[in-house]
Amino acid sequence: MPMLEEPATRYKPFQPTPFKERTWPDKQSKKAPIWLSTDLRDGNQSLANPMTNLQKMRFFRHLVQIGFKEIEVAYPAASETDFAFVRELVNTNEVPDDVWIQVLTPARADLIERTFEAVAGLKHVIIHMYNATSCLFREVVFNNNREETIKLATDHTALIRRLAEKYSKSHGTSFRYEYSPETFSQTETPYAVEVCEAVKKTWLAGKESVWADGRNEERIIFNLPATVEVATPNCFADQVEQFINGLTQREKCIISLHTHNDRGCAVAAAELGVLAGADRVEGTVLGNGERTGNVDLVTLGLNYYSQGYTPNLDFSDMFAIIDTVTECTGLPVHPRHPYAGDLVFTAFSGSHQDAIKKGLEAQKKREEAGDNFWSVPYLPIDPADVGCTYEAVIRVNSQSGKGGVAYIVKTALALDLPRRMQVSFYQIVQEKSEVTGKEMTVQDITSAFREAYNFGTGYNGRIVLKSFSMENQRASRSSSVLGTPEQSPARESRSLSRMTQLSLGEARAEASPDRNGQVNGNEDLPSVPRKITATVVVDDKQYKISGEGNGPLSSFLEALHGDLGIQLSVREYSEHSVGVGSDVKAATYIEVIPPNVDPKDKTKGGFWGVGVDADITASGLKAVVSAANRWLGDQKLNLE
Ligand SMILES: CC(=O)SCCNC(=O)CCNC(=O)[C@H](O)C(C)(C)COP(=O)(O)OP(=O)(O)OC[C@H]1O[C@@H](n2cnc3c(N)ncnc32)[C@H](O)[C@@H]1OP(=O)(O)O
Ligand SMILES: CC(C)C(=O)C(=O)O
Ligand SMILES: [Mg+2]
Repeated sequence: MPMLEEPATRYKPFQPTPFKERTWPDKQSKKAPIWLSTDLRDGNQSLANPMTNLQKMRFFRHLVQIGFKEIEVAYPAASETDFAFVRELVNTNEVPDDVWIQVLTPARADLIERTFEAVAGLKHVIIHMYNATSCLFREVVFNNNREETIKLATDHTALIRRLAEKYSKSHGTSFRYEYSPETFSQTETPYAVEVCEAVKKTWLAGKESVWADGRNEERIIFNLPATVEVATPNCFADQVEQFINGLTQREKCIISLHTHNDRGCAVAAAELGVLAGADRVEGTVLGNGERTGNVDLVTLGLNYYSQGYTPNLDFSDMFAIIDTVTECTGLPVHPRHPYAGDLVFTAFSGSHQDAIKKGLEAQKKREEAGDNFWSVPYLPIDPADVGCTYEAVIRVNSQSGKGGVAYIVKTALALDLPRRMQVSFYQIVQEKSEVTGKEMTVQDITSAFREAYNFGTGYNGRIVLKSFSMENQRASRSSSVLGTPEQSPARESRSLSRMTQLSLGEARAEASPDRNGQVNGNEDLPSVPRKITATVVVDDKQYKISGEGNGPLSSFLEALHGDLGIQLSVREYSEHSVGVGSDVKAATYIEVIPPNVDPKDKTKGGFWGVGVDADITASGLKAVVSAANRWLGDQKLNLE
């Protein structure tokens, strides 16, 4: 059947009860509510294949590990399996002393009795009874009027009270009682109050303590379910506040919420319901449950966390939680699931990536200065807090930008590319990703980088630098940066396989800092005249070349020009250190231009290269070779 042109002929809008006294919109929730996990009951009853008791036990242990202190474990009267699971908890002593086991029963005497048999011997038990109270259920399901519905609830509450008194004496169990006016959000609120008042009166009229230690702890839990979510969350919050206002002896009641997600608003309804005065929330880990699910306690809990309030639940190992949930329920977790999905901390789009990259760098600096507050664009919490690495934060496809690509190069290769080189490499990545139309993995990007810049073992270009030696041309003179007297004529000979660390001053003699604190080339600075002699291989043939200049780079460029006819000059230079201590290396980035290119118009004609070496001179020369190879491409060289 197609969708109706006039849905009003089939569906009636929800009619909220007028409630002007509401105060919840002005409130803030600064403390997490009491949590109850109903994964093993409401979650389980909605599965095509309910969990085995082995799976239930695994899930139970994980719930305890996460920190739940109240866990609804079964509907014991439903089946032998459910009954046996509760008995297993008793017999194996699985339940920590501070955890309350909750079990659900309908308002039926035989099933209530069976429920008590199941929990006999546990230390702390919440008996949870429900009966639906809405007009639709009264008329269609139970054929009960209002009074009969109240009587159904109170008669069975009285039975539960009697059995609780009996079992607390005989088995040393402490009991609490939870009553759910099922379909609360579809029930006339004043009538829901009337039912609960009657239930409370019955429960509190009990003769003896239902606590094993004889304590007079009689707080009753009223659990208000949006059994089916039928209205906007503000309507639910109104109902909760109206219910609480109508209730007497508030101090003897715990108000609990149990929202379902039919309209996709279970989290919002629970949050607003807590603002409206509720103390407790029932739900499931990652939201499994009837139809569209119960409220997701991971989302709710981490919503508190992201505001700086402890959820009293530990979600730090989200991967383990996902494993338990998926393996026990057989249901997948959506990749966009808040806080838990595979993609929720991932940015593919360029502007998001750019902001995240800048944000993470700024965050690191703030943290180094002692400010730990998290403030990174697009990331509401630190992914590391829920056990995620930063690897998945930025992933690259055709929607991505230079910032994202540069982030991956930085995290995977420890290379912090200068801005204009980022733009240049981004074009290479963009072309590749448009050809495939698919995501570029970290491996794809690092391979593209290595190929483009002949970076790393096995990625040689047509020109390869084998070894070099430097010779100073003038008598003793101080290095302009370090101020160390140099011996003259000094000759250092280095093979590229094992180089000693040289002073930064050698390369910086040709360089000055740019606005990013990196060091840029400046051939005009006073420096020591140098002569370089280098062995290079070009197209598999070896050449010995030499040249003179103000420093190693200019000498080498001169040698390339004079001996090989490769005429290039440096337009931009920068460097940074990689690693720390004795493992520190220098990474050098150089942009070269051929003579026909305007050095001032930086939008055109440059070729970037990169070099990394423990020796800063060698890293600079490698960067020149890398850039020269990019310039060379597959042009023909006239060398005899
Ligand atoms: C919203 C919720 O999640 S409520 C919890 C729902 N969970 C479950 O139902 C899971 C476990 N349930 C079961 O295994 C079975 O339904 C049982 C064992 C409880 C009962 O099974 P059956 O006796 O075969 O009854 P059936 O499943 O058909 O239940 C419907 C009957 O229970 C009645 N009923 C429904 N809810 C309640 C209740 N809360 N209290 C008392 N009676 C109830 C219905 O009116 C109907 O009565 P009728 O047979 O006189 O018309
Ligand atoms: C038993 C009740 C609390 C329930 O699960 C619901 O109404 O959704
Ligand atoms: Mg439910």
